[in-house]
Amino acid sequence: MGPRLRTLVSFLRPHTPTLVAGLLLGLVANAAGLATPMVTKWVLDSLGGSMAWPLTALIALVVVGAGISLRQWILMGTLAERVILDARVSIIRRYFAATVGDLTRRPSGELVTRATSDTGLLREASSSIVGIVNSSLAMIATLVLMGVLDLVLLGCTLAAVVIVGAVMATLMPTIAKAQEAAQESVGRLGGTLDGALRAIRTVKASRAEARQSARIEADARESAEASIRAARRTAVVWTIAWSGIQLSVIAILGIGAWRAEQGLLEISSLIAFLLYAFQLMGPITELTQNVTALQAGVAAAARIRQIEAIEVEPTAPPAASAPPAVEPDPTQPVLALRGVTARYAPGTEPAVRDIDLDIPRRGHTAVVGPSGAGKTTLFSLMLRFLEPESGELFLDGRPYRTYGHGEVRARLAYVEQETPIVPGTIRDNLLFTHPDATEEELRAVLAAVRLDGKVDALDEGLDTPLTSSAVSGGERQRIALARAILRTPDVLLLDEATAQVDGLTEAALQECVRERAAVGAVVTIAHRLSTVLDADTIVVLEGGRVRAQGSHDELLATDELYRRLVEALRIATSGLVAADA
Ligand SMILES: Nc1ncnc2c1ncn2[C@@H]1O[C@H](COP(=O)(O)OP(=O)(O)OP(=O)(O)O)[C@@H](O)[C@H]1O
Repeated sequence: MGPRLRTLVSFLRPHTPTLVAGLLLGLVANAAGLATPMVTKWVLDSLGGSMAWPLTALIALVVVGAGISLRQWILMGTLAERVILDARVSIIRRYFAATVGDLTRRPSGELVTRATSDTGLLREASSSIVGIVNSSLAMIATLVLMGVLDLVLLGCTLAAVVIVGAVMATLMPTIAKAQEAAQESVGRLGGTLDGALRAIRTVKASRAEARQSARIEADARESAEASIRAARRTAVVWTIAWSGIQLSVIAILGIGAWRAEQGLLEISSLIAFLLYAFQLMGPITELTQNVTALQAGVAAAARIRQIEAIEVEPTAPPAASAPPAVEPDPTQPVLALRGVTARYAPGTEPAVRDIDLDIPRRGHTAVVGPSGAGKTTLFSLMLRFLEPESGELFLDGRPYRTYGHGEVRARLAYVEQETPIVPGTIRDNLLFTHPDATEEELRAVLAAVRLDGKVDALDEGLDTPLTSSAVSGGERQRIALARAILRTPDVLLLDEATAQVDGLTEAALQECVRERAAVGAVVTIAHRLSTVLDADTIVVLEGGRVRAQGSHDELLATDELYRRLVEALRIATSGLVAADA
């Protein structure tokens, strides 16, 4: 068994009992079908005598056969949906268990296609193995019974079967390849379309609608071309199969009639033989369909399994190494980095090098530095989106590695620069980190970010549905901040938006940060002069290293890069003031 087929089988293995039941029911249904021509011959041979028994047997066969087929059909249909469900659930879980780095490396649209469209291809494939076994056995049994009736006529039939088989064996793999290519194009289409729709404003502002559309249409066209290739070849296979069998039926009729005339064959046997010849179409059709479905399913299963190569975060901390919980020393920094070096991929330059940094339990630490200095990387390390290559991070003096990822994150709150709105209402967004927060807590944080008046003015209040386009950039930042400060985190990590914000938002953010810094730790990636001026300590990063650290006045006096960064912020701020005036 090839490794790709083994992959498909691995999806089916948990359903072995159902597969076996389906196989057995299929065999019984086939046996009923196979017996029908023989019983028909019995009816014909009884002409002139009592036909009650043979006719009863014939009707019973049809009814029982139909009942069993129905049961098998439902069983296999249910199995297919369960296989798809299992695959989807495993993909969805894998996505959310994955490391941020490995997940964000892949286009999200393509990841979505894996869960939606590729899994759908398992539908027919899941019952195809049963179908192939059933139809092969039915075909062999039909041929054997034909042989029992007349060997010469069997010869004609076999010749037709061999020709049909040869055509199928040649064309089937090319059909599978074309289907696989079609599915891959759909995956690419998903990836590009998703990216383009996210950037729709830039697309339109760049007047790139036609170019983007053409690029994505190319994937759609490629998929269509591959599918058409598959459809054409499938049509050829079917036509040859049908014509082959029909021609052989005509040959059987001619040769059979001649043999009957010679007295070498009974008329009733000829009729039974012809019935088998027509019936042979059933297993051949089934075999063709199932082989095609199996090929599509094998390719889809392989693509789905690629998802399992996505690296997942460990779910539990190494229990043995976790020291017992002790009250943290209030004089000790809440977070500390010691000699931390990290890179995004082996062989690339480290994004941060040899970082030593303490984040005190209270107060505001601002991180500044030119673009690419490693500010975001520093946050990724603190949030454990990225693991250090050397050096270590400490939380309450205990190494990060002795905590679970969830344990570390439970102590931190994070406001992304792009402050995403999750699907749902304002309430859903506020409750996202702490689903059990009370109405009072929600009102308190809304007041803290000065959104209470705005929410009160809405007809549906907190239950107003939010789409990312219905909220302004400033409001979005305030919602994200409200979400982050809902349950007083030990450390608030705030990646300030680079875009200038309105005065109200700026004042609300600043006041919140001040209040938080009085009781806990706040670390900001500062993009505003007011934030830097407000900070207790400022860390200047350059080229992945801590270049300087101190208060605003100290750094102004000692660090040239800091002076230049502050000057740039001052110009940006005065630009805003001028624009406001
Ligand atoms: N996902 C990633 N994969 C590979 N390299 C990355 C990734 N993210 C950042 N880098 C690299 O790591 C270095 C530090 O980047 P980082 O994003 O931390 O800088 P930054 O100071 O936050 O910059 P900015 O102010 O522009 O956001 C840069 O050289 C960057 O190219």
